[in-house]
Amino acid sequence: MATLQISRIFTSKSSSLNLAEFPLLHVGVIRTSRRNSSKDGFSTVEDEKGLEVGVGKSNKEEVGNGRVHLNSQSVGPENKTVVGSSINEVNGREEEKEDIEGGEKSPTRVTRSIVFATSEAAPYSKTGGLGDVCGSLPIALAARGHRVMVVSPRYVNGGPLDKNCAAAIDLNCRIKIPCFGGLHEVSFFHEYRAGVDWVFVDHPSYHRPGNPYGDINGAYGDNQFRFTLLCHAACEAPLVLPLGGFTYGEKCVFLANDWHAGLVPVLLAAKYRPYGVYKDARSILVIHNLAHQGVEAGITYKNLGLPLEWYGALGWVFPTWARLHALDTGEAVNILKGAVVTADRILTVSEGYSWEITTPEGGYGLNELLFSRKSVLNGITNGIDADEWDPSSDKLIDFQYSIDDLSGKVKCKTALQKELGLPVRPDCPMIGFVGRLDYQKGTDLIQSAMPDLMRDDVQFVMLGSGDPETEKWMRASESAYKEKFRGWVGFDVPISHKITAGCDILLMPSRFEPCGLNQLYAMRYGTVPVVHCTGGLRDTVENFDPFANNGSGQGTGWTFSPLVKESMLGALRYAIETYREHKTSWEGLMKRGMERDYSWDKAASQYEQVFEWAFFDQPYIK
Ligand SMILES: Nc1ncnc2c1ncn2[C@@H]1O[C@H](COP(=O)(O)OP(=O)(O)O[C@H]2O[C@H](CO)[C@@H](O)[C@H](O)[C@H]2O)[C@@H](O)[C@H]1O
Repeated sequence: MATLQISRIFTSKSSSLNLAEFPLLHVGVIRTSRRNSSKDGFSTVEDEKGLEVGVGKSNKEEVGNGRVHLNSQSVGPENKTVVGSSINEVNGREEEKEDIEGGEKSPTRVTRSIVFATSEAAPYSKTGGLGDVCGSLPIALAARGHRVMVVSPRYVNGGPLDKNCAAAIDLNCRIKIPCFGGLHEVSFFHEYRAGVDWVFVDHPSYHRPGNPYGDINGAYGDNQFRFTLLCHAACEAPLVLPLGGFTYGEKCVFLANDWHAGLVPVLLAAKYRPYGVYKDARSILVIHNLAHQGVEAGITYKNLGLPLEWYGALGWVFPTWARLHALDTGEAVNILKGAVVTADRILTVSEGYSWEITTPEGGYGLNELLFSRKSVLNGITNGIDADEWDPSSDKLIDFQYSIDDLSGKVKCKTALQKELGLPVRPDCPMIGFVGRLDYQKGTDLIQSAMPDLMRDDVQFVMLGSGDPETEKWMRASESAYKEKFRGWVGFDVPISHKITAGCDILLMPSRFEPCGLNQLYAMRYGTVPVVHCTGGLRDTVENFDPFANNGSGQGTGWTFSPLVKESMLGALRYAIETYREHKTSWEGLMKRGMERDYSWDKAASQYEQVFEWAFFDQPYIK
């Protein structure tokens, strides 16, 4: 029954939706104001009794006379048809039309409606790289002319990030989501910033102390519920939210990030397209980390708000050795698997990782399925927020510096030594680590190598939180190596900037690394990375060769393999010796790293190519 309630809305897609027809879905409704009545370019909520939400028949691609451009024909709130107002106009930008006729062939750019579904987006929420990516890539895509919405939960946890969400306004649009044996009401908050519609799904289950996924007692037991709500809400948002006076409409491309958003492609395939909705949409699964797949007991399938006959898409049977007891049938639902088998395309955050996940070593059980979808699987290396991470303007570090004047870097180092209570020694090689204390990040290798490393004349600073045993070890190591080691337990962005700027070497012995951002930040700050040769680390760190280029050197750091203590220590020793004995080579390493292009714009243009391929093909599941 619950399924039917949503399906009613899908069948009436031809004109404006009268929300009064769907009382169970929409408790509060919005009366939208037309764009020219809204200063900011987004809707203002006038009361709770207005009845209609304009449904933009937007983003029709018109191809004729060699011109490709977008037109939006929208039915406004007063049922007046607004013709010729392009989506870009809605966002307050000029529509881009590029002539591909005759003469020199100029690139044709098609602007799209893009919907990110994600469990975190900086600066509103961040526990790691996913937050960084979903906070920056949308802005880069919007800057290239696309209409971009990011849908993430509205976390309220009493932490410092809460204030970042304060500017978001309640759209007074409530929908009821049929899942987990009932109808669960969520509402939407919205902020228009940096050209992007930041949409926050509000529900009491997002309001609790801790981070987005858990607290000191571990992961929340209701994460499947919390992220099921997110996915349903993300699918509804383009249909029901008249942002800037116009909904995004059905012709959009969904970027479902990691398992938390993995139900989005499944819902499009199983719940919307059978009713004729989202036939023109495309879904792209973006894998930031395959190790987390959203696996729960098979019996929970019925909670997800999906038709029963779609069980097979998510169904997952653990091998016998992985079962807990003799009666355990190993039956589970795996949300990421569901996304892999229903998404129109799949992306990973580096090219190397897109290959690794098709191998038994890197595939976490999904390698064969991923291999079977190889023709639509690509990797695009992440960019970085070049404004936030710029040593020449970074306010979080004590001294600014640039490739032309590196003098501030050593000052950052001494300031960091002072702050950490380490001996202030500008010429002592300082090694840093920043990251989640997790098996993925290879912190066990750091632990096992520390006694050897501490015999050398170096300093080591480690920032991270996560595994309690590693946190304990960091505290103990501080006492054991008072003059050389500091462990900063916690999640602290200003300190991460100070470490990135102040250290000479950044160590990343990750077991696997889909992309990795810290090595990119490090290189931009002239801090030389020493990394395990895997995934995105292999793609982004070029091994140092002192003899290349007629002896002037080549490369930006050291990559080591295999992942054992000895090879890590070997690479570190090369780095330390180069720092001490070969100052010119070291400066070359720093500068080559600093001058690389890490901008999101490059990655954004590659995303555009993937969108083009996605729309070129028919939907994978019609
Ligand atoms: N204690 C702490 N204090 C302050 N800041 C901290 C911190 N611990 C981590 N961070 C920050 O969190 C981010 C971590 O990014 P990563 O890409 O290294 O890892 P993560 O594994 O979370 O992301 C996953 O997704 C990203 C994005 O796609 C991939 O790059 C990556 O390989 C994949 O594992 C960085 O901005 C880092 O500075």
